[in-house]
Amino acid sequence: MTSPSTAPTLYRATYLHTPRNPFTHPDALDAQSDGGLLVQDGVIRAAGPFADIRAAHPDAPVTDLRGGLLLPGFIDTHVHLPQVRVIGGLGLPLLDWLDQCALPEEARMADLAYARGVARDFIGGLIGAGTTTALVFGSHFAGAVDAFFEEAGRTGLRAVAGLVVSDRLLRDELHTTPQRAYDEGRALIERWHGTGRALYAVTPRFSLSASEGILDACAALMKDFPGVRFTSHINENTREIQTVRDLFPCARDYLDTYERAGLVGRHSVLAHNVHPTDRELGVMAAHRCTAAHCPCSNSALGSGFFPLRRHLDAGVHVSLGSDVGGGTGFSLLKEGLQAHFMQNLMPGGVPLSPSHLLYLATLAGAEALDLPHTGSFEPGRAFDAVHLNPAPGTPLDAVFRHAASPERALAAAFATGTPADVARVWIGGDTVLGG
Ligand SMILES: O=c1[nH]c(=O)c2nc[nH]c2[nH]1
Ligand SMILES: [Zn+2]
Repeated sequence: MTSPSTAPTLYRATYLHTPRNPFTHPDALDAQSDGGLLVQDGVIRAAGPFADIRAAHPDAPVTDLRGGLLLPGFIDTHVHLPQVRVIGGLGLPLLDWLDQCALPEEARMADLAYARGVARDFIGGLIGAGTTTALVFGSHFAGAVDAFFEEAGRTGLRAVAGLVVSDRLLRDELHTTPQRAYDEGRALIERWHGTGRALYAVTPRFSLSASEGILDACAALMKDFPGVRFTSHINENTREIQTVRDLFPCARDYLDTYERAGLVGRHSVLAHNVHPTDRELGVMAAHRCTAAHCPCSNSALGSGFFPLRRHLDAGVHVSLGSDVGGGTGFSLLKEGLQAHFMQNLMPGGVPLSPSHLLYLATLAGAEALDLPHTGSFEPGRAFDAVHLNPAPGTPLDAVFRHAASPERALAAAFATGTPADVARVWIGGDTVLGG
């Protein structure tokens, strides 16, 4: 039985989206200075100049959003649930930061009441930044992952998340066994994968903390539950890479530790990849897996400059992640700006236009997660959107009011926009913030 249709709403706004990939298509940006989006039952039914949509739907009630910018909801493809309360541990390289900042906090997630509070802080941070879909590194504790999925379901967030599994070199209380990793993963998948907007991601923390047995347990889950996603870390920090080399003497490189277990595929998202070999890039492209680029984290932890040009030349798909709490906050506007800065500063960097940044923060994530109903304002997609409407008197408001074009306003949003400028957020047509 299908549920009865609700009345359509016509949103009138300056809107921008990238229905195509600007790295491969010259005219990827669609910008409407006076645009209309007709939304019914949470789905975009028509999009284009307001006058055209209005003429075709003269009776639809209009929600007037003029004065700001309407963008597709942001898609964060790498962010850690248990790290929201430790954002800002600046000045340490990865392995020291894990020991001193991240892992002590992650151990606190054993306490379910604590974990529930963290899930609320975390999801509030995501939605408050205009993020409508996130690939989330969950917790090492299954109860905390349950609490997260419950909270995500309550708020409406599109969450792809999983139990983080490790069996060495972290802290004892964060370690599991291959059998327990499989059993707890299976129970979580059966409970959450495909429930409402939730999807499951099999999530070994990184090869440094995973034996071959744990990676095999992850592969067994991927095989037994086709359609679940896979995520982990790769090639973030030179000391980490050397340690992985020592731990897996038979592996050709870091990627090979996942590849040998059968974990590299279309539904794999590997965070960072700051120091890849050409072989790794070739294999990632051949398997159509994604590198989640996390520029604020790479800067804060001193991990290095992401070789975007080499990824693009090799044909590797790239998306964007905040990597909270190694990263410095939830805003993908800030991540876009930092990506732009880093490509500007590095030899052979890729000049990133506002449409590249918008694509990386939206459609690229939808492609990475294989969620074709999200990521742009094309008719048929869900109405996941963020309305940026800066307070009067702020510099961003001044730019918006005087911008020569929507594209210039978009550039300013990346340059200076923050969660304070997020006025309203919709997921599947439901208002989840503001309104
Ligand atoms: O940036 C990172 N954050 C983490 O929590 C982590 N764990 C392994 N590797 C990691 N990298
Ligand atoms: Zn991470």
